[in-house]
Amino acid sequence: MFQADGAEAQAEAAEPAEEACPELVPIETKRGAEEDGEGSSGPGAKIPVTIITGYLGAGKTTLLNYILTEQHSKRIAVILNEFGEGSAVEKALAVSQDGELYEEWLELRNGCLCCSVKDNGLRAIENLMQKKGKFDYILLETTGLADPGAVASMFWVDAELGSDIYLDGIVSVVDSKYGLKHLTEERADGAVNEATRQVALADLIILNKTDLALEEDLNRLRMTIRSINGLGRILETQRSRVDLRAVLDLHAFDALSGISLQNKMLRVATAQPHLDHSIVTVTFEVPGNAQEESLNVFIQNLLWEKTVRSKAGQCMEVIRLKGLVSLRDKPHQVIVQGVHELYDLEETPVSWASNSARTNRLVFIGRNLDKEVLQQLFATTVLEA
Ligand SMILES: Nc1nc2c(ncn2[C@@H]2O[C@H](COP(=O)(O)OP(=O)(O)OP(=O)(O)O)[C@@H](O)[C@H]2O)c(=O)[nH]1
Repeated sequence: MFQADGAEAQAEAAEPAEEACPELVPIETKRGAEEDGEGSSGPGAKIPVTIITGYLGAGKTTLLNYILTEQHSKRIAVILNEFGEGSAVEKALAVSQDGELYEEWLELRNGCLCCSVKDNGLRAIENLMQKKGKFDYILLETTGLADPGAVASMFWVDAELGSDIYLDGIVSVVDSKYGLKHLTEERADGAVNEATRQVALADLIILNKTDLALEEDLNRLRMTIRSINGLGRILETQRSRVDLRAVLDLHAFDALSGISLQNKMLRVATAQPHLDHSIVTVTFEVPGNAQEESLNVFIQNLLWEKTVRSKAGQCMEVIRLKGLVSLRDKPHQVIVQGVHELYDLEETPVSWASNSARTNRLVFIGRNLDKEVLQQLFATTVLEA
């Protein structure tokens, strides 16, 4: 896992010195933990965290309630992050297998996960973890105005540090009636609006309230969502009723997802922006072997230094990055994952069929992305001669 120095310093600064990374023990690699029997089952099993995001009123709570009351074999704990007036608490509900509901209030310093993510987020989860054994899945609902990238980064880093939890996926609920309005709203400061960020980062997009939208509006919304995020799965629902297998256990951030990523990436196309400076998906493929050090520099220039510019001279801004690459000395495909300033390279279980099959396919979701520039830069600076 790689993060910019600044980000690390910021994260450390957010935590009081004596509480830095409480109860977390560094491990060498995730693979090591799996070999130690801390895989998907057993007493040492890590608990998945699914982030549920979506704009105000899209149907997040409806989705949570649906998941909690549906038949499944999981004991799910929920963390709700309320931004409400004077709310300085975070409410955690846990539902046992037989549907019995109990409630616990976790006191947080300011009740807002988004403001001081590092601190409060981990504290809440750690409190929950003391109940380990009582639940085996965590759903975290962000507020409608949250940037899920910040929340996701926190859990992603935490998993790497040997925590008992791992980030499983990001689910974004979109309102079919007002979604297009939310996605196309321009912010006065020129920043990417929250609704778009939530869609850009999602592994699963739930297009909810389809009963309220006209077919032609729905079509435009589908196309806009697809152009923003060409990778995420889109499901259409009413009252957030979805097949739970599509929501839980996505493993979107681990090497296992590399197995399904290849097929998914074949279907991704580079999109035309629906607005100037809007978020789009861009993808390219370049055959050959990549050099690991050069690949790191390429990604860091994009995510950390932000020095890569489009032909029009605009700074490219990447929100999400996924790819499968061929590194010279690695027999298996390597998955590249990036969220904001964090990224990771990890070998998947999938080996290359032959030397001639070795290739690099990358998908970027972000703003001002210029496919030709990215592809050219990759081919000339990352590939071995
Ligand atoms: N007609 C219709 N109403 C829905 C549907 N899904 C949810 N609702 C209603 O829409 C309203 C908002 O749903 P919530 O689940 O509270 O939305 P939310 O995203 O949690 O809202 P915030 O927490 O305020 O951001 C509620 O009154 C729901 O009953 C749907 O598919 N169709």
